[in-house]
Amino acid sequence: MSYFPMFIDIEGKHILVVGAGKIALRRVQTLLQFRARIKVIAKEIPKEQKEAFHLLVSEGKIVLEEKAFEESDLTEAFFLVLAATNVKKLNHEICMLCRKRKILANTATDRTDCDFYFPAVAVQEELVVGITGDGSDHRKVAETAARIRKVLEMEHEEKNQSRQ
Ligand SMILES: C[C@@]1(CC(=O)O)C2=NC(=C\c3[nH]c(c(CCC(=O)O)c3CC(=O)O)Cc3[nH]c(c(CC(=O)O)c3CCC(=O)O)/C=C3\N/C(=C\2)[C@@H](CCC(=O)O)[C@]3(C)CC(=O)O)/[C@H]1CCC(=O)O
Ligand SMILES: NC(=O)c1ccc[n+]([C@@H]2O[C@H](COP(=O)([O-])OP(=O)(O)OC[C@H]3O[C@@H](n4cnc5c(N)ncnc54)[C@H](O)[C@@H]3O)[C@@H](O)[C@H]2O)c1
Repeated sequence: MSYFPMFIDIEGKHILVVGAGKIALRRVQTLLQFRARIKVIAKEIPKEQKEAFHLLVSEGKIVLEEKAFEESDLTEAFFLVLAATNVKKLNHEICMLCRKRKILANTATDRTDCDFYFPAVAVQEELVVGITGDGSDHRKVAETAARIRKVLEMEHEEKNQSRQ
């Protein structure tokens, strides 16, 4: 079943991301383009993502707490929560806790637990494209997004060249 694509204002809104691996980093980088206020809580930062996360902290773009997630981390302040740990059961529990608090939640490990899907995003000037499928073929979504980014990039370059 496909979900309705809702384009929503997250500027200045507090978003919690639990986990600091490859998936969390990809999502933080996407969300920052839309000026959200992001807190990341992770037991540890995998070495591949350390430099990128530390740079975001030093630039003041995110707040990072290196610790295991606890229920008390979920305050009313959060508009959205993304559970992106590699522990499916924990991600599920986070989604359940959010539901009790009426906070919209997403998990990277079980589509049936998500209140919303995280889309593949392409941004070019005033255009924003968000893509999801029905959850059954993530690779197809990633490949389609890559093609759309190429088209937008080509059109952007053509426009720049015709101006010169
Ligand atoms: C669009 C994108 C956004 C992003 O992540 O930024 C995204 N997945 C992407 C890629 C991708 N995901 C996976 C692979 C590995 C190959 C494969 O398994 O096929 C690849 C390929 C890759 O990484 O190239 C594995 C995977 N994904 C989910 C599960 C759990 C499950 O299905 O239950 C598992 C199994 C995990 C496991 O095995 O443990 C679940 C979800 N992934 C979603 C989004 C949501 C709706 C997706 C839809 O509409 O289909 C949804 C439902 C929930 C959510 O996470 O929001 C991003 C492309 C970004 C881009 O290219 O810009
Ligand atoms: N939805 C998607 O697009 C997609 C794509 C590929 C994989 N996945 C799934 O997403 C999961 C995460 O992938 P990854 O590559 O980012 O994983 P990863 O192993 O690189 O990172 C996992 C992170 O979770 C943190 N974590 C673990 N337990 C924690 C706890 N108790 N409290 C706080 N943080 C905790 C770890 O410290 C680490 O920072 C994978 O298990 C995989 O199944 C999803």
